[in-house]
Amino acid sequence: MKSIYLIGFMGSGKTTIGKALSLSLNLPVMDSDEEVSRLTGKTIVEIFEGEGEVGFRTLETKCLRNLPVENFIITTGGGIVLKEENRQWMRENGKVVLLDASPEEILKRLEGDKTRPLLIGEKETKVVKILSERMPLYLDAADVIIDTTDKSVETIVEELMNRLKFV
Ligand SMILES: Nc1ncnc2c1ncn2[C@@H]1O[C@H](COP(=O)(O)OP(=O)(O)OP(=O)(O)O)[C@@H](O)[C@H]1O
Ligand SMILES: O=C(O)C1=C[C@@H](O)[C@@H](O)[C@H](O)C1
Ligand SMILES: [Mg+2]
Repeated sequence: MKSIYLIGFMGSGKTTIGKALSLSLNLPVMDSDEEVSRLTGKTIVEIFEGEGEVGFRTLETKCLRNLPVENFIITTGGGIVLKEENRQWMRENGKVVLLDASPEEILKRLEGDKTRPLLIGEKETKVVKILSERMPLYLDAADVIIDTTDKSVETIVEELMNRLKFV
């Protein structure tokens, strides 16, 4: 079976849903952000501080290409879709699931979070702006779209498993 790639904005629940889906489908899960950290021995924040977003994106693409394309759940960083080559890689090698959420829900979920460098400062404005800029890219990559707003992890996983039968 082709790997399942979970994509979506920061806080859309990729890591959370990936872990739950992994238990339900009995498939292992790997996370592109964790792979970048493992490869470099640095946190995402440290990489952004040291090498900037450009440096991080180069590492992210390298890691994506090294993640298994079969029988895995791959959870991705929120900006993985920024590069056309990443979107193409996921479309060609797997089933791509977009976890969608309203800006209000994302802000609620990321309240107090300091681990997402792109959201430091005017969080509210940034979420709305970056989300609207990225939406066409998320849609371009996705085979399945799940709205996660006001839904429990269990409900999302159930919906996801049903929808995956048809792609
Ligand atoms: N369906 C949900 N309902 C309520 N809270 C949720 C839901 N899904 C995730 N969360 C919470 O939202 C926060 C962000 O979730 P998570 O880390 O899974 O997002 P992510 O998409 O992996 O973000 P990133 O792109 O930054 O890695 C966590 O605190 C998580 O517990
Ligand atoms: O949306 C983004 O651009 C990011 C999301 C996170 O998962 C990390 O990959 C990093 O903080 C950048
Ligand atoms: Mg994550």
